[in-house]
Order: sequence, then C-alpha cells, then structure tokens
Amino acid sequence: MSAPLPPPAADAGIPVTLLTGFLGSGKTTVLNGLLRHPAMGTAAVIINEFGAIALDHQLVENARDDMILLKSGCLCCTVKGDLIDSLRRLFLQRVRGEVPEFDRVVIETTGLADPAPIIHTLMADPLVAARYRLDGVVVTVDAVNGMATLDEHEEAVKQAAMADRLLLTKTDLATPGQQAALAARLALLNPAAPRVTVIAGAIEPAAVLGLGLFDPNSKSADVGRWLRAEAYEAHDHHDHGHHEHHGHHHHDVNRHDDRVQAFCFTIDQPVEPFAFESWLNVLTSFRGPNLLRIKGIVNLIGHDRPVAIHGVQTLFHPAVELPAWPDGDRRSRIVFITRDLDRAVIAETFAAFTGTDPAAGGDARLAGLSSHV
Ligand SMILES: Nc1nc2c(ncn2[C@@H]2O[C@H](COP(=O)(O)OP(=O)(O)OP(=O)(O)O)[C@@H](O)[C@H]2O)c(=O)[nH]1
Repeated sequence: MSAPLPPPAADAGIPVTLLTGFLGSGKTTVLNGLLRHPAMGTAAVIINEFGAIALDHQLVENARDDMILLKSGCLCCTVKGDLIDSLRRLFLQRVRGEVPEFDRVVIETTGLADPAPIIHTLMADPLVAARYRLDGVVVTVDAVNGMATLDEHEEAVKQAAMADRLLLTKTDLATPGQQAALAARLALLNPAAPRVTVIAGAIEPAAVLGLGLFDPNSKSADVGRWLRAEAYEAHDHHDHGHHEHHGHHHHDVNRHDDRVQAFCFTIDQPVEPFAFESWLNVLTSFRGPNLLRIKGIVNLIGHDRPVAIHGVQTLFHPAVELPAWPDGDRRSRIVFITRDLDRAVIAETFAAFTGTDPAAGGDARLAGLSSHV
C-alpha cells in the first residue's frame, strides 16, 4: 500500500449487481420488475442456478442454448457451472460483437448462495477483476417469512448482513407488527443498508443500481453513500448479543444473528502505510473466512488524499486513492461485517500494528456528505 496507487477508477469495469435473498424471497419477481424498465435494456443478466429460466415468458424474445435475448434488450444467460467462465465469455463475446454491448450485469444467485465467495470471485480472477467491478449486493427479504428464515438459516443471516441494500418483499401480505419486527432485526444485523419496500417487483432501477464507491452520474467518489459510517453510530454492534433489550427476540433464536457483527472503526491519527498493510495482511491471512466485508477510507501518512479499501474474506480490491477528502474530516473510517470475530480482536490487532486505538462508531458528519444518502 505504500507503493504508488492507481488513479481513481471511476470507469474501471462493468458494474455488477449481485441480487440474492433466501429461497422464495422474491428475487426473480424483483428481477422481472427491473427488466421492465427501459433503462435496463443494456444490462446482461446471469442467473446462477440450474433449471429453466424463471423470467416471465413474455419478456423472452429468442432462445439460444444458454443465452437468450429479452424483449427489453437485455441479454440473459443461466450459469450451470462456473461464474468466472460465464463472465469471461460474456466479455469476450461483447468485444467481438457477438452479443449486445451490455453496460452492466445483474447476477441472480440461488437462494442458498453465500454472497462472500461470489464477491471473492469477482475480485480474485484477474480477467474478471479487470473487466468488472462490484456495484452492490442487493438482498430480498420476505416480510412474511423473513423472521423465521433468519432464525433457521444462517445463509439468510449472512445474505442480509452483507447487503448494500435490503429489499423487503411481500409487505402486502405482512402485518404491520411483522414488518416492524423484521425491520428492527435487520437494522441490528445491518445498520448501514437502507431498506426499500418492494411489492410484487415494483421497483425503480435507481433503488438498486449505482451503489458502488463511484457515482455513475457524477463519476466522482461518493464516500458518504458508499460507507454509511454514520449508520453505526446509533448502535455499534460489539454488544450485538444482548438482544433482550430489543423486545422482539427471545431465547436462542438469534444464534445466527449473534455470530454476525457489524461495526465501524474511527481512527483520529493518520496511519503508517506499512503498518496498515501489515495489519490487513495478518488479519486476512488468519481470519479471512470470518471477514464478510470490509469497506473504508483511510488517512495514510504520506498520502494527501484518502485511500479507499474494500475487501471480502482474504481478498482486497487494489486500494484506490480518491481525488480528495470529502470534507474537513480526515479521520480514517473502516466498516466491518464479520462472523465469529469480535470487534475487540480486530481492535487489538489494529492497535498492535499501528499503535493507535480505534474508536467505536461512525461519524454523523459523514451523513451530510452526499445528497444520495
Ligand atoms: N404477494 C406478493 N407475492 C410476492 C411478492 N414478491 C414475490 N411474490 C411471490 O412469491 C413467490 C416467490 O417469488 P420469486 O420471485 O420466485 O422468489 P425467488 O426468490 O426468485 O425464488 P427462488 O428462485 O425459488 O429462490 C412467487 O409466487 C411470487 O409471485 C410480493 O411483493 N407480494
């Protein structure tokens, strides 16, 4: 990280949206709703599951083997094997003019998918990482069955915890009490992800696209919207296990939730780059599988501008130096979503490497940085 940093990569790669959510939670309904918008006509859709394509038949224009062109103009393929192969192949076919020139990709995963290895894949394969970038993780949660699903299935908890945006589906069937309980639980599990209500797939593309660090319209970094560090201020999650304060939980039904934690470090002093990099290396080498997501902006000694970091598990995107600090606040802010890994452990290792104790919580001032928040 002390090496020269690449320039801000506003246009680097085709944005990829990961649409996930538990079995039957409404992913395909949301996808169908999205594809009805003309703005989605230049998207490619990858459905990462076996079996028939679950999109509305009216939307399907002509079918080839594993790839179809939808009436909306979108290209759609089902992936039976390797996601990497599909992304590589799609890109090569686009370059050769064999498929329409798509400018974004939406991947609908199976309901049981763990998003972490999929994001890992996007970052790990050199060709894929050079051509595509993660725009955002969008997760459907069923307002009727969501609570029971979160109780029973750890995959669902992980999905919700890793979301950049949560879509609450089937609210037309849920009681206000069910909706409130689910919203409260999701706010604990994932304080930063805005929750959007979607009934029968009625959704604007803007609600789920453009969630990455770089604003697709202004081409500039939108740190406030991306990091949402301020969201952790209200209830920092290192006391995540103490749910009895929140009324709607009881006995051990939250065992999955308790394994997942979301918290934010705020570091006042600029950090020594080598120490920071060493800390990240050690953390990812030893606890990679427990690191679901890390995002942050860091003030490194010797760098006038902030450095953005983004990683999952053992892997980090190349650090990107942003054009400027978003405001007068030059503190480093790093958001963590972990599983079976306490805040204290990360704080201790950070202190050991950098000589600085991170403070808890985000920063309310970040909230004012962006009109998109
Ligand atoms: N009433 C109501 N039904 C919905 C809503 N969203 C989805 N559904 C229904 O819920 C069922 C499951 O929706 P899908 O979109 O197939 O869910 P999925 O997550 O793609 O399902 P899998 O691919 O099987 O995991 C379907 O019968 C949908 O019509 C909603 O907002 N309201």
